[in-house]
Amino acid sequence: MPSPKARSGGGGRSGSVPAGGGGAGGNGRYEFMSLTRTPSHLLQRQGSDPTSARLRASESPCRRRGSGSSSASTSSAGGQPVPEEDCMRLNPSTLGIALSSLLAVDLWLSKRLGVCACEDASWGSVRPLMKLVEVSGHGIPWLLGAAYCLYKSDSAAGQEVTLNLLMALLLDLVLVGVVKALVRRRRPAHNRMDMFATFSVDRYSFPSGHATRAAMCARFLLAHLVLAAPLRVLVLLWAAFVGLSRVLLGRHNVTDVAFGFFMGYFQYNLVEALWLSPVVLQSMMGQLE
Ligand SMILES: CC(C)=CCC/C(C)=C/CC/C(C)=C/COP(=O)(O)O
Repeated sequence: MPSPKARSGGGGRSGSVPAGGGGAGGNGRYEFMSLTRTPSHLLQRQGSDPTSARLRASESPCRRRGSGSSSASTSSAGGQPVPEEDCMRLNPSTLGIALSSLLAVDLWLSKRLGVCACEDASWGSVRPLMKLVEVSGHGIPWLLGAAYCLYKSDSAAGQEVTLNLLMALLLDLVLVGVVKALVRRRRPAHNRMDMFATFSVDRYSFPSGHATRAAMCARFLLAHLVLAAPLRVLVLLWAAFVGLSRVLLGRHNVTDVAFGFFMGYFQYNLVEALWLSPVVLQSMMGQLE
């Protein structure tokens, strides 16, 4: 195949890449071809005039990539086969616009709701109360509380539940840490980083660890404690309030907390699946003695 470069007497270089597998042309030089435009000599070989060929070259990637595919089952207007699986794909720009819009609304709403982000903010006077709610959902009081209950528990059932709660809390810390390290979303700009006892990943905000813990622990308590109806409602209100306080304090965006609740809810399913039975616990105790 004659090189366009050779025919045009060695034209421009911009936007060109080596033609894959083409190797050297007849004159021993390598061919270069744009990834985004089909060279005119190739279009002419397809039996079209340059104008209609340019139009075909500017068709959607879905249509262009259909040519020559053995799995094609649909035909485009130009008679070229189109792979069906390509045409099922969502337009990435539509998804991108939807995500950017969601994030813009999230940032705007979170900033509006961050009314306790500092003492000078519009609800700054209730910041100490919100920080108390923050402590109630922190990992340390929960871990210490579960360990104390395990130590004090004198029934096998009590030990089983408290030990599994301890495992659940540790699992939550690990999973949240992994997601935070992967996503690396910065905390809102209006947040004051004055939380106590944090890990290095806690400089990231997605998902809210308080929200995952609140959702998971609420499900845990409702499933394993015999509570009167008002107390059950109180547990749910506490979990909701822990999540809300994260946004009011300016610690998180709304989506961090929403995803945190979602993740915590399903973390409990994982805890149930990994539940340590009395038999396992007895063998663990036996090994400790
Ligand atoms: C024994 C042990 C590993 C204790 C670690 C407890 C600890 C430092 C938990 C971190 C809790 C925390 C500050 C999470 C951040 O929550 P966000 O809601 O701000 O994501």
